[in-house]
Amino acid sequence: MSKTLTGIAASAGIAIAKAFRYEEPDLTVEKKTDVDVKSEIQTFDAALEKSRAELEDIKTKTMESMGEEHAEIFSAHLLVLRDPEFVDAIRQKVQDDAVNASFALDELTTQFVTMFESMDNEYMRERAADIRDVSKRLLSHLLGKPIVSLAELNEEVIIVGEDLTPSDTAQLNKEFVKGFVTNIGGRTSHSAIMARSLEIPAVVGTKTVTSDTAQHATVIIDGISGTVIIDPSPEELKEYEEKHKQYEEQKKEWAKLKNEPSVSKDGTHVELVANIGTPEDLVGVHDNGAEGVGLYRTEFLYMGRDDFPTEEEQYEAYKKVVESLDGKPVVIRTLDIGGDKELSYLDLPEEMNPFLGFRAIRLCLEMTDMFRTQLRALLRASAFGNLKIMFPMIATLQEFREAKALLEEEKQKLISEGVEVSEELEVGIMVEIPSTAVMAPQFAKEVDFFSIGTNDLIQYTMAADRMNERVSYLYQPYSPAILNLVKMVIDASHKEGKWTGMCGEMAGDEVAIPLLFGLGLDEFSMSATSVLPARSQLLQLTKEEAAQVAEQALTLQTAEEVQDLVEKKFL
Ligand SMILES: C=C(OP(=O)(O)O)C(=O)O
Ligand SMILES: [Mg+2]
Repeated sequence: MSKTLTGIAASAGIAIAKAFRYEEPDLTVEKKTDVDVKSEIQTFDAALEKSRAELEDIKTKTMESMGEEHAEIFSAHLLVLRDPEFVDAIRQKVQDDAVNASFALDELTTQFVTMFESMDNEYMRERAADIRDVSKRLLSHLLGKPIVSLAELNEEVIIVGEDLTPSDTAQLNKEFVKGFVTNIGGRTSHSAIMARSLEIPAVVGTKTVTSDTAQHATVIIDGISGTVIIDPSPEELKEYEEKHKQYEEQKKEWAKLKNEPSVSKDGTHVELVANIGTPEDLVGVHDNGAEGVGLYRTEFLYMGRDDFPTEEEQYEAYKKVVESLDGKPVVIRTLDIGGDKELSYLDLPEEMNPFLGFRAIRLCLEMTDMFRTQLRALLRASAFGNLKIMFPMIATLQEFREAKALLEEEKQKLISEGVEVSEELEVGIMVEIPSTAVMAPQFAKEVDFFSIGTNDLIQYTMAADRMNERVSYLYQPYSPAILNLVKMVIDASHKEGKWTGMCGEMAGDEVAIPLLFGLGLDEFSMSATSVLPARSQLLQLTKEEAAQVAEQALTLQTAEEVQDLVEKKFL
């Protein structure tokens, strides 16, 4: 019998494949004494060799599918495996205490990790994370419970897991991973956002998919409606194969608009641009005919590695993106780490409320060396095209002024060093904290542009964690509360002759688009795959009608009423 689950539609498309259950095996170790020392050491050496071969293979595959940047972490892991201080110490312990290799490994891992973590040396502290990872791999071989890395998958699957972290998602090879489905998460959790940039269907927040799905069971995921079917009947299979075909047809229709302008029926132009996480996403930007990049989330440049990227590495990445867009606008956001985005090498104390904590601009204004490095890289890259800089999570004018002052300082330094910097560099902010939306008239006098980050603006306005599927009913982009905040920001910017964009997921939502168009939003930045459907939708709208509906929506009482209104009028 088939089983149907409903989750949150996170990335559009239909996928049908075998389930691959992604879970960490139980690697609990038991102590054994009086073992045959020679055979334990042989077992250990075999595990070393297997781990080495495995890591070499993962590294090569990651390099091919995701680029050098993502593969670097595996080089660090290979170094640990080759480190005689670590591996000899394990052999020695087996020999001296006549204990099993897995126990010796476990004990020494704890010792090394504790030692490295307590060192007053950043580099050494970072090694602790590598040792932990490598030790897990070795242990998995010693215990005969291999860990499969997502980068190693080599047959078509749908990943079924509790959750995927952004760095898990960064390893996905879309040749084999046809989609994923998870127990937790929301439409704006970063794994969902990455699924959209990879263009693989995904459903998140199903609560129970891991317990409902056997390894290798056939699974259908419908990333348009959020439906998941496990062990489908032949009829269901047929139905979804048909839906898959229809979706592919629809995509072909949209593709015809790739080189068309983004205009409404009555000729009003808006900018339809894309959100990206890495320079690799540029392919999607061009394939989907985006008119620029409205949000480059630079934090992904800092992930999946074991140290901060250098100024030169960042400069190369930013320059590549700016040049590739060939004069079209590229809004690059400074580091927005924190919340669900962590850096293994940035050891920050645990917080009760990470989304309300020490993150993004707050962290950058304290760790100014790191921030200045990024600003310099951005300023240097600005000479190569139409780059705009955007600060995330701005809550007060003071923060904006401080960040802007640091930028100015670095700019003057570069100029005095004879380095070219764009004369027309615009500097704007994300509006994702309610206080900033309310203060938009004051901000508008000082910033060059706003970009509304509704993923966070909604979570902070409704006090509902964007990652938590139990409160996902409060993630209400169509709520009149949100629409009124959006209107305040747009009006404030226009009054000062500035522009407003939106880079939260709401900008690509078919119910929201007519409302935002009606409210006068200038730039819509979305997953690249949403650009063509949005362009097609815009062609059906007139400015006057959209403005009337938006005006009415602002006065309604609930998000449902707003949705009904838009659906009746436009969908
Ligand atoms: C675009 C946004 O930023 P992020 O999703 O990276 O937090 C947002 O908050 O809407
Ligand atoms: Mg945000």
